[in-house]
Amino acid sequence: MTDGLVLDNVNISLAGRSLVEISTTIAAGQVLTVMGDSGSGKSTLLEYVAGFLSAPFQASGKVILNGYDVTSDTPQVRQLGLMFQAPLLFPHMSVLDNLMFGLPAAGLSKGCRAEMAEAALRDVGLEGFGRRDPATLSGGQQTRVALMRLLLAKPKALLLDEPFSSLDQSRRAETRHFVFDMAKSHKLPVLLVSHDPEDAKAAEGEIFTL
Ligand SMILES: Nc1ncnc2c1ncn2[C@@H]1O[C@H](COP(=O)(O)OP(=O)(O)OP(=O)(O)O)[C@@H](O)[C@H]1O
Repeated sequence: MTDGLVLDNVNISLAGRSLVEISTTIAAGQVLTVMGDSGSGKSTLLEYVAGFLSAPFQASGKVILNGYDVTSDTPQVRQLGLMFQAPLLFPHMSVLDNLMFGLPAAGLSKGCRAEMAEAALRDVGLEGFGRRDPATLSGGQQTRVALMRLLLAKPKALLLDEPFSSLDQSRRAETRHFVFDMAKSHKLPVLLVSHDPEDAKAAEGEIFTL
């Protein structure tokens, strides 16, 4: 069984016109950066991989995750971690409650979930921020919490759609390294959509241009 995310002959079309054609393998801990003009189909590709692409798009090709063909599986079964542009966190919940939301409810007491969320906050360098309203965190801090919430849910791969676009240049560099390091240490394949060549460079992986 091969770890990683394989897109096997994925072909997505719109109104009879081919929009996306891709065959690739993203190994565990590696990042594939998908670039391309506005409207070229980057987000559409992520939706297909996540399992919720619907009409008017037509799609064929397989999505294989850690050796299993998940093409016919629902998004819930695929267990992928999705992160989109800001806002990333639920605004009506504290930072800690946002993190606890990522943890499975079954088999874990509330106290245990709170402890795990506190530990996760320490891991992202935000100890003591648990009671804060997410809006009081900087963009980079919000991204770190959002990533940690994804990781607590134990995803099998990460699908990131312009996750750094709301950050200024200095925060962006630091946050992208944080995200890529986390993906590596959790051995997760990452499909990253970005307009920024610096993101692709920092990802140190392959680039696919639509
Ligand atoms: N529900 C829909 N019905 C019809 N066309 C759609 C629909 N959603 C998206 N499209 C079209 O599909 C194409 C691909 O859109 P997509 O959002 O994947 O592009 P993108 O590369 O992510 O663009 P951007 O960089 O601007 O976010 C675009 O031409 C868009 O107008």
